[in-house]
Order: sequence, then structure tokens, then C-alpha cells
Amino acid sequence: MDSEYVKLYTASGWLNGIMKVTPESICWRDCTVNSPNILEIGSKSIFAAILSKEQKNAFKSVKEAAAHYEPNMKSIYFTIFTVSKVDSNLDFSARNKKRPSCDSWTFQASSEHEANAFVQKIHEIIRPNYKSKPHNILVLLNPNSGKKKSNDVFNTFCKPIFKLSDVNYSLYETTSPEFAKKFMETEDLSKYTTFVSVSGDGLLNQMINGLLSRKDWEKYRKIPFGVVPSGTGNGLAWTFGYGWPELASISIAKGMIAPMDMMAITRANSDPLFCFLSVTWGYVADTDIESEKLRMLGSLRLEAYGILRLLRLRKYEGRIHYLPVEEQSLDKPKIANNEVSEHKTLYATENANASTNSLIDQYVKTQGQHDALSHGLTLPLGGQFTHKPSPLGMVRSPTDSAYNSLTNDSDINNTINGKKENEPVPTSAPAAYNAIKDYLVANQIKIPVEISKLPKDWVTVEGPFTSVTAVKVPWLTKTFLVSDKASIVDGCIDLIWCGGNVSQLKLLPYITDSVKGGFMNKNGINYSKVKAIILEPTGHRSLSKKKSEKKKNKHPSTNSTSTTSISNSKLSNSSSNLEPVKIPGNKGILSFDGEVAPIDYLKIECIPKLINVITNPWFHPFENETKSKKAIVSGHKSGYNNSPISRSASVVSFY
Ligand SMILES: Nc1ncnc2c1ncn2[C@@H]1O[C@H](COP(=O)(O)OP(=O)(O)OP(=O)(O)O)[C@@H](O)[C@H]1O
Repeated sequence: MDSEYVKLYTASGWLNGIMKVTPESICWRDCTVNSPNILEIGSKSIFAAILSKEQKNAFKSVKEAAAHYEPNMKSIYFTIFTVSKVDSNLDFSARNKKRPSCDSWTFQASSEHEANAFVQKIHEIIRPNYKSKPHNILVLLNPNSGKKKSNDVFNTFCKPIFKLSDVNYSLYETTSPEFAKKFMETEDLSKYTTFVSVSGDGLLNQMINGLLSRKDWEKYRKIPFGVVPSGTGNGLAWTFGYGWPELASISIAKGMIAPMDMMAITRANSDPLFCFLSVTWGYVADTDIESEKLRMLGSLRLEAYGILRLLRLRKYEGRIHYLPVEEQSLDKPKIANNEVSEHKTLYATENANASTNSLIDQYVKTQGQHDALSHGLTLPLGGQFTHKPSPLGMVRSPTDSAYNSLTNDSDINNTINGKKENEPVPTSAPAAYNAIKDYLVANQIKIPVEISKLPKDWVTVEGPFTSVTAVKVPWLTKTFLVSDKASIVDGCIDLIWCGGNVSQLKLLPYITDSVKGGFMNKNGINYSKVKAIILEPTGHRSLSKKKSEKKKNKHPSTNSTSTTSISNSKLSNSSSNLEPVKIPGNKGILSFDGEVAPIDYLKIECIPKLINVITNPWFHPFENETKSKKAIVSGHKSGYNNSPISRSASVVSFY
């Protein structure tokens, strides 16, 4: 069945044509003499194919489409569901703005047998091996996240999209704040192919920490995590390129995965844990946590409270120490293809860990020769062809980018497998943490830090600070591009800090218009790519306009004059570095992936590629670097006008 006669239903009625299905796309061509009508749909844009009734009216939503779907019907008609994406040259400011639109395309085959054969073939390009490896998703839903709309989000988007995409799932509603972590620690996970949270970032953090606390965590760490955003910030979903819940559901159904780094957090006075988004202290933490009382405003709470907090900016006393990553080691494009090859479908191979050269080939091919085909829908149509669409989608797109990972999968495997047996470890620490802790460079340093014993290449910065932020992702919310240089898989952490005397006026553009990019290392916003960080807050804070005595600003453990960069050669071998440490004051909080924690001394370190995550089908883990350069260098702003899809009728709104 290479190509067959198939009719396509359009607003002008049925058109006769020939259809061809390849792994990259489906292509339908009007076979009327001299007709310019061609419909090409890239495989990344297709999320479902079903046998259907003759469909003459456009579906208004995926929910309506799913309500019409009868799984065991026989028919000569079949319908393909697609999501389109926006121009691949969009810069940051255009990102996240336009809601995706989905569409449906109904065809008529010459027999029931043929219609069924088309549907099976299209299933295979949507999810290779879908028959031998059926999808079974574990979904945990937090009914209290965001504006308490998680159930609506699930019923409006996930449920119908999973039904149309022939995806099985088990849904559990959380009943308490501890539910998700406990569930992931104790549930039999062997039956699932994907773990999904319908929530903000907090629930996903608990799911991941629950999994990494299991004794058999290594067995499950490659099962990908996805998130359907229903919180207020949803930084991770915006980072994965699916902040819109319909696109998140489609991405989860399609199962494109990429590796993701995690930050291991060692605390002096509490249990260690893992974070994937951010560790914040000062302005960003206070804005996130203190704005909880404005929850009814949705994501606006962060923007509104952010301005208020800026007007009454606080400064925090303490020190930070960090291990910078050398610039030149980041600026090499040579393994970009390797990295991209890891963005693969969950169904491409039986073993998600397997290296797949064919995927490199596929990537090169789709990026180069068949860009339009594989990245979206193209409709090079003449005047006579019209089609009434159903609403649902447009997505941002990937770009090339250069990046050099500091480590690769084998590094983390070596680390984990190199764990020493029978070592005493904190009982409440996640099992994965116990396995790696001896290899964390920051854990070789005792806190409070004795500067004379800091290893070579560490840098110390003396406070006060107005804000200290360690991030693994570019986006903390839909509109806050915290670091235009961050990547989920670069083996590094982006450290951003502002001193106590930073100008509020100069900070304002970063707070209100971060999508412009290019704010790092300007106007008092300091930035470094780092491998590890040690935070030593003193627990003292004041309004930034108050002048504190210079002496008082110094960390009690700093006995020399103010130090910004120190190099020493000796490493402390103290094993007591996890013992509780007395912090003089108690003012301020920390925020871990948006969850509040008491002020503490802590060490943060990047663990490369610890887990896998679901991304949107066009996701590129290194796109931010290129995007930010584009935004800064050319100030280029492209709109949506040149999108190949301009046939959307209306947009589904869900809240
Ligand atoms: N059933 C529940 N009742 C109360 N709290 C819950 C429940 N389920 C989960 N939680 C807790 O709610 C917290 C916040 O969850 P989550 O981040 O998913 O939503 P959110 O805070 O509204 O989102 P955002 O961080 O984007 O604002 C987590 O600490 C989680 O443990």
C-alpha cells in the first residue's frame, strides 16, 4: 500500500486524490488534471488516526471529536488529527503567546479494509512499535493546584486526546501533600511507560523525588516524566515547549523523550533532595512563596507581586561559593547531533536507553532535506481548495544550536555504579542521592566554608544579595525567561545573583520584559554557568535601601577582608559536612522548585541526565542559545503570519 486513491473532505466537498504514507509524513495530492492541491502533514504534527463516520462539520474541540469516536467501528472513512506549529524562527518574545490549534482531516478510502490499513500505517508513524509496546501512563492529579482547575484540564484535554490517540492511563487524584511522593515510593511502577502529573511544578518534584527514593530507582529512572500544566508558574511545561495543556497531552501521547539533568541538593539541617527547576533565595523565592495569598489571580500573581516586592526590595546577608564552568568548554557545536539524537520517541526501540544512530540520521534528514514536511503542515494550495478546520493548535519550533555537554550518560552510570557498599548514609536521603553523594564535588567541602580550604577554581562572593537563583531551565513561568542560556541537559546550573546595592530601576526590565533576553552580566545582574554551588545565608535580611555597616554584611565565617574570588589548592576531607550547622539568624526562606523550605546552608550540584522527560515533538534542548543570540544580535522579531497553517476557525478556551 504505497499510495492509494483516497478522497479528502474539504469545504468544497470531496476531492479525489492519491495518498502516500511515509515515516516522515503523509502526502495527499489532488488528482484532478492541473490541480495544485497538495496536503502534506509531517509525522510530528499527527497525534491520532481513527476510523470515523463521514464527517462534514468541523469538530469544535478534541473533546467533541472524542465523544464521536467509536473505537471498534468499521468504516470507509478515516480521520487524522493534527497539531500545527509556528514558524521556527520565533524569538523568545513571540514564544508562548499563541495557543496551539488542532485540526482534523477526514478521508474516504475505497474499502473498509483500505481505510483500516491507512489508520494502522499512520499509527506507526505517530508512535513506532505502538502495538508491541502499548502506552500505559500513570497520571497523578493535584485537584488543588493553581486555580483548582486540574480536573477540568484533564477532562477537556488529556482524556479526549488519550482516547483519540489510543493511549491507556491510570488516574489517581492526590488526597494530601505527601500523596505523590509516597505513591511513587511504594507503587508497582513496572506496568507504566510514562509518569505524568496534572499540576504545577511542585507535584512533579514530589513524584521524581519519590521515584529517586526507591531502592530500585535505577530500574525506573529512564521512564519519562511529563507534566500537564495546571499550576500557576508551570516553568517546566513552558520549558518543554508545551505550556498549553492540549499540546502537553499530545506530546505525552506521542511520547518524544529527552534526557534531563537534575540538581542534587545537600542541606545542612534537613534531608537532601533533587530539583529540576530552580533553587531560589531572596527576591525570586519571596515573590513565589509570598504571592501564594494572591492565588486567585492565577499566573498574574507572580507578575503583580513581583513588582510590589521590587518596590520593597530586600537584601539578604550571606555568601555564595560556586565552581564555574569554563566558557570554552561550552562553546563547541561538535556533539550537537549526538545530543539531539537523544530526543527520541519512547516507541522507537524496546530499550529507551539504547543508542539509536538511525535517529541521528532521521534528525539530520528532517532538519535538512525535509524540514517543512516533518515540522509542520504545508498547504501549497491553489484557490479552489478550502477546508473547514476544527480549532485546536500552533506551536513554537526548534532551531539548531551549539552546545557541549560536560558529561555524558556513561558519567552518571559510572558514578552510580561506582557506589561503595555498606557505607553509612542518612536514612531519609533518597536512594539515588545516597548512591551519588560521595562523588559530588561540593560534598568534599565542609560548611561553613573555610575559604582557605576551598579547592582551586571555586569562586566566593560575599553578600548582601537581593536575589540568588540557581536554575536548570530557561522559563520559570510563561513570561519569565529567567535565563536565556539555560538548558535542561547541559550538565550545568545557571547561577544568577544580584548584590545588595542593585538598582531597582535597572532590575525592572528583567522582571517585566525578560523575554527580550540579554540581561545577564549587565546592570547588576551577575551570571555564571556553574557545576556546583554552596549557599551560606546568615539568616539576616533588611530592606535594601537601609544602609548596613560593611562589617555586619560579612559572613561570620569570613575572617579576611571582602573576597570575591579565591583560589586554593587543598581540599577538606572532612566527613562531618552533613552535620547540622547553626545559622545565626532565621530570616528569609528558600524555594525548591517553587516549594518553600526554611533558610539553610546548602550545596547544589548538577547530576547530568538523571531522568528522562517528555518534550514537545519539535523540542530542541539547545535552542535557547541560538534564540538568545538572535534576540540580542539582530533584535529580530518574527510573527505568526508566515505560518503554513492559516486556516483555523476558532480557538478552544478552557479557562
Ligand atoms: N490533595 C492535595 N491537597 C493539598 N496539597 C496537595 C495535594 N496534592 C498535592 N499537594 C501539594 O500541593 C503543592 C503544590 O502543588 P503544585 O506545584 O502541583 O501546584 P501549585 O503550587 O498550585 O502550582 P504552582 O507551583 O505552579 O503555583 C505540593 O507541595 C503538593 O504536595
